[in-house]
Amino acid sequence: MLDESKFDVHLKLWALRIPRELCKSAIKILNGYLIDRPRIKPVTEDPTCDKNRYVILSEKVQSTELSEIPEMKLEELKGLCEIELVPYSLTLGYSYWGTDHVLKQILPHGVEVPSSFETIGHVAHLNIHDELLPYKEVIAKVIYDKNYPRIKTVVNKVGSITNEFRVPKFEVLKGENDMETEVKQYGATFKLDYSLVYWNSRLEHEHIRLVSLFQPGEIICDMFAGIGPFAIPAAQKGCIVYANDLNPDSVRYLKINAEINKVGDRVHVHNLDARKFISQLMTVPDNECNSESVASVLKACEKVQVEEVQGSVKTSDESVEGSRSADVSVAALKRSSECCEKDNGIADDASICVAGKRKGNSNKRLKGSEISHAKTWEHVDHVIMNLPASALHFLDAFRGSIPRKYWKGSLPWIHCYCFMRANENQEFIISVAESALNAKIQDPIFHRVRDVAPNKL
Ligand SMILES: C[S@@+](CC[C@H](N)C(=O)[O-])C[C@H]1O[C@@H](n2cnc3c(N)ncnc32)[C@H](O)[C@@H]1O
Repeated sequence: MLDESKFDVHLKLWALRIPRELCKSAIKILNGYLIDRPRIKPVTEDPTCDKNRYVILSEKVQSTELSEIPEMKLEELKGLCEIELVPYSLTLGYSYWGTDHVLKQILPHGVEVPSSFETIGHVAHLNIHDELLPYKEVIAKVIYDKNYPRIKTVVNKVGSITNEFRVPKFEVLKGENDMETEVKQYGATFKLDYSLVYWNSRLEHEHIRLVSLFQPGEIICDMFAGIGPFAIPAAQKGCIVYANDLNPDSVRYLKINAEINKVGDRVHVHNLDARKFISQLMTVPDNECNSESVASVLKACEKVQVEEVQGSVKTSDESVEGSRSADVSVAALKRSSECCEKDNGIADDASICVAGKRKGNSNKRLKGSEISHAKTWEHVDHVIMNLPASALHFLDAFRGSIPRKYWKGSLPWIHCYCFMRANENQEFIISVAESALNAKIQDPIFHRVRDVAPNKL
């Protein structure tokens, strides 16, 4: 239990009783000698008469002669009205003090006060260090009291993240046991249940940065989309987005968020393992294959299905929506591609390449508002892979996946997030990526996102 009265500080002050209409002038004269505390106004009601106000003097004014105030100011004040001094007591209680002040008094001397926290809608997320765990309830109460109603739930992360959905375990320390909330980022609204899905508010800048590289009408493929912080703004920009996540709860919120943000027609949601997702998007649908009479094309399709998909193409679920439907309406216009133009078949492992610096992109794309589906086996502009712990290894999803016979334009940019430890360098990262791809990466570009730990980027 927190004894709130322990934080009371009683101040014995002096105030001047001043006619209401003269208060402004009096304050000007007494500038520098008035109470100066955050959130405390120097003018207050006179409890005995509503024609007057109390002008509260600073704590440094202690004598009844007001000798701390320069003579000149007192003379000026006397010219304004009669000086009438009254004792004034002020109690600064628990509700007055800020989180830092209160916690410093409760916690052992010298420990770092956990007064800052991550905010996810109405949820405050704390990471309380081991030595402060005995104080976790009282810390949560203070944070709750000081931030209510903006904060309605205070949670602490328990243990480290081990599950593949990257969702931490939380204990609710104070407030409602309800972690479904709403977050706004760059004009988009995201609904999510913080206990069920991945969310990191600190990635906002990176989400904006990446989406700023996309052009309206481009085809974006988000392999680890979460609840849509890349997918939704990309669609808002006019891109056609294929967004996938393995976590069914993320997918549920992704769909809700696409609707809330009015881009439901441009975000095609999938709930698959990321490798299957890529293989589905790259698989040429039967009706496309049949329209070609050349036997080699049929052979090529078979090869994709057998070698790359290993049965997943036949899985019928929501994920096929759009990407392989018969009414696909728009194909990307043909662009030059060093890798694809040489060969008419399916890219093999050794010859696949990842787009590095894009060399000219002069093709005109249709505006996003005009289209909502794309033939992803013919063209994708950008792939996003934000699963830093293992995205590099997931690059093997691209081995031999591009159907060269059908592909139009340059290969996709793959934006692959990863961690880099102090003993690693960019060459090492590239070597891991290249061995997953079994291919050379041309002109890779590195972008540093943030430090996640002292020795880890
Ligand atoms: C680090 S989060 C990124 C989410 C989102 N892109 C963002 O920036 O907030 C990684 C996401 O990958 C999903 N995930 C993990 N393994 C996966 C897999 N094998 N296939 C597809 N999604 C996976 C998780 O459920 C999680 O939502």
